[in-house]
Amino acid sequence: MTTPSIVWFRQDLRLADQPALAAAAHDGPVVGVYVLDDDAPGAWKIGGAQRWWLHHSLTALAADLKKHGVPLILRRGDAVAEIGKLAKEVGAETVHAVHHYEPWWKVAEDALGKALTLKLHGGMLLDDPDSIRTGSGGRYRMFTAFWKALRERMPPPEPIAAPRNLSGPSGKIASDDLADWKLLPTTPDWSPGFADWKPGEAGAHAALKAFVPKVGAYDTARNLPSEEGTSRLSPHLHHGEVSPAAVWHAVAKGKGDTEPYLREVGWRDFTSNVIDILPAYADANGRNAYDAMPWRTGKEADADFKAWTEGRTGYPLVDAGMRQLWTHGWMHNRVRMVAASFMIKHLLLDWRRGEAWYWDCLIDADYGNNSVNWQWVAGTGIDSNPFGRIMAPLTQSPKFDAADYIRTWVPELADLSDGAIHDPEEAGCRPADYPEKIIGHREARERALQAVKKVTARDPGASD
Ligand SMILES: Cc1cc2nc3c(=O)[nH]c(=O)nc-3n(C[C@H](O)[C@H](O)[C@H](O)COP(=O)(O)OP(=O)(O)OC[C@H]3O[C@@H](n4cnc5c(N)ncnc54)[C@H](O)[C@@H]3O)c2cc1C
Repeated sequence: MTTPSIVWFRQDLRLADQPALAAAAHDGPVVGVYVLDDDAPGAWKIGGAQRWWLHHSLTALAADLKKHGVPLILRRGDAVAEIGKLAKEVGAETVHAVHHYEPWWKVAEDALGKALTLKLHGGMLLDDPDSIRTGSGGRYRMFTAFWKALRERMPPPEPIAAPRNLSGPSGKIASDDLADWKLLPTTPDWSPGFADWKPGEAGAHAALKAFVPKVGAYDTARNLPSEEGTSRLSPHLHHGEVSPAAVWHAVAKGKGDTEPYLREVGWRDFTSNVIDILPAYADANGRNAYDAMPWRTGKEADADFKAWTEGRTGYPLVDAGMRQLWTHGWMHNRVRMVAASFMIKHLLLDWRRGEAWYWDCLIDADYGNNSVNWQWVAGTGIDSNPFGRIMAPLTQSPKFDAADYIRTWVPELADLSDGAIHDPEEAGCRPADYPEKIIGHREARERALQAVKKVTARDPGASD
């Protein structure tokens, strides 16, 4: 009898265009495994909102695999040790997995490859970033040049359908019960606002299908938080419920200019490229000079941070974003930038504090995407927006027509006119239950520009 091979699922929770599953199915019977490893990632273990998503996504994947007689075995602990044990139990010698770029996964892949035959496959990105090289053979550090090189290698291969020849081994294999992992919040249950999301492969394809007719309008609509102009595919892409190649090919068939959207999907590849060359990017400034930045600390700073997390800064667009994040597990990209910039530059708080908060609250929290974008906004990154360019939330709000967005997420302001809602304090109609501005814009801007002088004293170009 053919021995089974193991498919190690991580952020690739799908059947279609899943090269590891396809290769294993070709070899014979398949055992799927997901290991919840909360130690290896250290501070970057899966956050609260994402645990909710993971519960539902694993439920969907297990049901889909079961239709083909393939079990999804759940284990908790050190991934390498658990997969080693499972291989012994089922007599498997080969493990198939999609290659991932998070530093803890690269360590685990190396260790597993020494213990068993580990066959790594692509499928998480459009292309392997290690193969995208500059003329002199180095790795790209700037998005624009990286994208140009990646774009020339596109389109990616056509996505492959779910394998038809899937089968599982006979006999029962021990597995944890998903409910015992307690991934869903109970006391309190803060997830009712997540009800619109449909985790799982079917949900991912439904979201993709709904977005394709809108892709031609994406370039303008993506900046308007009051509209549903973006694809909302980020949690599906992060969990690998749809492959980026499948997204590419579906979207490329849309009407109008599809390029701005494809370019955004290319950002995922770039952020994996960055964490591949700088694995500590979520914790360490991309520009060392920022180690000298005098971020605020202490009681007042902590109180300001808390007000920011709760959406009580007195800046309506920032508050709307932070409340959307808490309630819905997701925030519009334009508002993610404004809210992050506000925390870093207006409140002068270390970008890593905000990064950790987003990590816990986002259903799409992603090591590469989160760290690269936080460092981009902070100006501390290898490719980033200069620190001195300070976003003005009170200007961004009317510019991107955010009135209805604010009405949705900050009900205290729902009755204000379009003219007043972006800055009720200035318009003289701030409701009593809505906070005063935590700091004035000019004062905050001055403070931030003074603070960065400590950095530019060390490295004059650090804020350019
Ligand atoms: C401070 C900050 C933190 C962020 N943290 C995350 C995160 O943890 N996880 C995450 O997936 N995205 C993150 N983003 C990027 C971006 O905000 C989201 O990917 C996007 O809002 C998701 O919505 P969407 O699927 O509708 O995007 P769309 O506009 O429809 O874009 C399509 C896809 O392209 C990718 N993408 C788009 N913009 C970016 C970008 N700037 N960087 C990387 N990939 C991008 C995403 O996979 C997205 O699903 C962050 C942005 C900022 C400014």
